[in-house]
Amino acid sequence: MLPDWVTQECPDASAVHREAALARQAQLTKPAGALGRLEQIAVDLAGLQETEQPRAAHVPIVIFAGDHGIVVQGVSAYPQEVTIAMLANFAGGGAAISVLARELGSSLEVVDAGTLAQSPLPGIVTDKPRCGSRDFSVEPALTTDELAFALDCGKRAVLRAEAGAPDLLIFGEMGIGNTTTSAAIASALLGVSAEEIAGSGTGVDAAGRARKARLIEAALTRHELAGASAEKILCTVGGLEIAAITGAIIAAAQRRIPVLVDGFIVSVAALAAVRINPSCQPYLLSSHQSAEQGHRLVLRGLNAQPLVSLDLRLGEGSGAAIALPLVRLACALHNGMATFAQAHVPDRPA
Ligand SMILES: Cc1cc2ncn([C@H]3O[C@H](COP(=O)(O)O)[C@@H](O)[C@H]3O)c2cc1C
Ligand SMILES: O=C(O)c1cccnc1
Repeated sequence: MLPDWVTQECPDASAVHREAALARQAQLTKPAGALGRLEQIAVDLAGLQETEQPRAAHVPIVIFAGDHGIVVQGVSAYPQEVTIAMLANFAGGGAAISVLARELGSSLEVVDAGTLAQSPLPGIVTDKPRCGSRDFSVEPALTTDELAFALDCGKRAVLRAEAGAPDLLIFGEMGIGNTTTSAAIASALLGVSAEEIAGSGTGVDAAGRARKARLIEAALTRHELAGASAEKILCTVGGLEIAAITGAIIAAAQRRIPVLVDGFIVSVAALAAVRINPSCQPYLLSSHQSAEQGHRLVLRGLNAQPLVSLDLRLGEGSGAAIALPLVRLACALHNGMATFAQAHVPDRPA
């Protein structure tokens, strides 16, 4: 059973603040609509944050890590040990996301939501029901209790972050093998063949990618996942860090905190979140389109238009971090530009 809280409604955006933001955009000294999607972002944030001054200043980053039983089938270009080694790299400040977090002035919390580490790692929050998921090509990856634990783990991280009054949240992931897990979840949720979704992840070749797709197809058939619920799909072919992100997204939206969504893996967690609780969808802002093959279809399933497309294929929340300055600039323009009246610039005749 899913924890009760996950299906509780997220609050609607404030129509009053949205309308006020739209009206302000119409008065700023630029041709109407000339700032394109940046205008939309500011208006959406004003409604979601219930404010006249949308903000993206304070944006904590939380990375969830997990290991995946499916890696024994040879689905990643890198060894499984990388997952735990990268946790030390995050904590030590040497990972891509560590650099980005410093540049952005964001805090970086790393949560071991289910790696193979047998004891707590320094500088890492340990919050896991087991070490790694099971190999979904032979058995369900998680039990319903383990899934519930992981969803709660995501909520606990949001509660910690909420104490600092964040404007937005960024979630990232680390877990060797998790592009296979994510492709399996996406394929089942979207009803699209694994051949269309499975990508090369950390860099497997064409034969490796075809092998990933075959493994996924076989597992979806074996576990009878066609048309199954998001809960069953997450249990059967899911992963602990992915489920934690699903829980974190729902918990953030329930607290009126918008989420800047990273690449393929976080988008798949977001798709599961929307299937479990559709009212969280307005809180999702898609940052980038990953080079991972299936991301385009997942974005379409989310009805999301990413801000940038830079051929990134890293994960860790890096794409969301890289797009954050655009969101900040959208807010700065909305809040700081003069109106036609203030600047004595003639507006377009009515
Ligand atoms: C050194 C290193 C750092 C990473 N940081 C994120 N990922 C990314 O790659 C992994 C998914 O790809 P696959 O499914 O092919 O294993 C995840 O850990 C993801 O976060 C990394 C991968 C590596 C090797
Ligand atoms: O887009 C992503 O999230 C991604 C792609 C490849 C490898 N790791 C993460």
